[in-house]
Amino acid sequence: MNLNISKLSPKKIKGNLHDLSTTWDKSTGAKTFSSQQLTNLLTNPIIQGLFAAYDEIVSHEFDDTLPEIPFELDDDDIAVRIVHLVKGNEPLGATIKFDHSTGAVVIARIIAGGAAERSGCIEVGDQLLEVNGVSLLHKQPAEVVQLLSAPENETISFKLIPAKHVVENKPQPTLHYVRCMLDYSIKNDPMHPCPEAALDFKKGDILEFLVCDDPNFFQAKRLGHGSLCDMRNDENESSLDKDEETINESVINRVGLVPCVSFLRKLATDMNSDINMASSSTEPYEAVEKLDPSNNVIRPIILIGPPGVGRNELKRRLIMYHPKKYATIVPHTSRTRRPHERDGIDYYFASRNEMEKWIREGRFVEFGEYNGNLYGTLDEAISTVMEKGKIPVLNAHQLALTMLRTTTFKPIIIFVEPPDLMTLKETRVKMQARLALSGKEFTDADFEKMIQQAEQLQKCYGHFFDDRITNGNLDEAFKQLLMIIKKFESLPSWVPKDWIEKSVE
Ligand SMILES: Nc1ncnc2c1ncn2[C@@H]1O[C@H](COP(=O)(O)OP(=O)(O)OP(=O)(O)O)[C@@H](O)[C@H]1O
Repeated sequence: MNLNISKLSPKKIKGNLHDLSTTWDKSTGAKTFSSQQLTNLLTNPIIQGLFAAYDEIVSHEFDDTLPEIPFELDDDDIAVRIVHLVKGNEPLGATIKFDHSTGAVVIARIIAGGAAERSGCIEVGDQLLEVNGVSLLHKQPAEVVQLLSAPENETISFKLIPAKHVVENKPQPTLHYVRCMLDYSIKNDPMHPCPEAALDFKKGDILEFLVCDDPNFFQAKRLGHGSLCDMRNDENESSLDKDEETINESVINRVGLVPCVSFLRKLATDMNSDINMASSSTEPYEAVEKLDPSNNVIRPIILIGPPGVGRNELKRRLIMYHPKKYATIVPHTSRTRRPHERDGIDYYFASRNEMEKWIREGRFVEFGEYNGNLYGTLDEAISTVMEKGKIPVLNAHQLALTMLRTTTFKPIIIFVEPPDLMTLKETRVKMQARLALSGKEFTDADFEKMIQQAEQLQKCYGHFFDDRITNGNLDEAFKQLLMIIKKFESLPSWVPKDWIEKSVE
């Protein structure tokens, strides 16, 4: 029975409640109110007001009111479907293509999670005949796009011929999550079929591939930037994302179309420098998975940066901060041992012949010659530290990254970059007396070169950087380093997929 109780007199309510109260099962021990208490409660002006509001609201119809179907259906229009879509302010979430031989406008793609997909009424291959009562016959592509994207189109009506062949068993993406190894912007891509639906990305971004049933363009969602993205709460926000001003946060989690591998390669070749492949051997997408820190994998920390930026200083501080946890790598040298030097502590001393053989065997992650003597870091020297349960800290040359970024080492690569020129000068000038003593006094030209080299490193190796530190104030930079390491120790991080597979075997 529905009663409009706001219109009942207290006496009538009491009468109704009295009937109700007699049906209550008092044997359950449930707390009951007396009729008098309930009457007092329900005749309270505030409760009365609430009931009045409720009665007012339920007396209205709030269903979406879509416009009447404006089309006259012909008898032979049996296969035609009329679709009304309430899309609000969001885009339609579908792309169209033109069949130039027939002039047909066909739904080319449905964007995952968009208004069109959620409606369940539009499918890939549907042929559009009319939009909002306007026939698409002889319409130019630009005119159709305008009709579809008109801002006032909060609801949109289609007359369409449904696709005859619904594609079954769509191929699943072989790469589910990827790290982007290059920068991609729709501005530099003249071949994109639907620029409005394109998704720009930067090297180091993590994408989730959602739909890969098109040979040339995948639907992808951008999860964020850097190896810790999508894993953190606000407190744990990565320094990489904070500093990445060029990234528009609004595109995070937006689904868009990105070129497939072969298309990107072609684009890189055609456009030469605009779409910059890091090197011809680099794949544009690297398959990644989450590495759980609870696996307690020892991951060497590699500091990359332009010479003089402060990698040695940060490494020294880190090892001093926790010498039982972190260790440097003892290098090999062919020079003769000096009296105070201890083999295996200051250097591993080896003959030139031996070292040349190891170089040929590719066992050095980096090596060089100075004053006629060979110096180098043997991969085994890193493994030796890891076997002792310590975390190796290296300030390696960027060229060593290909040898180091392997499933054997699973390193955390941190880019140490200089601050802006003014801060760089200010911070180093304060230390100039000490720098003069160590023979590392900087000139203005050195500062400018350091910034240029950092930009170059970012351009060529940015896709390998898991996180970054700006070394302006040294104490602050060291705090950043500790914070980054803590995050990698406590949160899952994106690593190349084969690192996970091999570690499970
Ligand atoms: N933030 C800083 N403020 C002031 N001085 C700094 C800062 N960071 C490093 N330095 C000083 O700059 C000098 C060069 O630093 P460091 O040797 O660590 O650089 P590097 O990146 O290891 O380069 P290289 O490989 O050429 O030695 C050192 O004397 C160091 O103490």
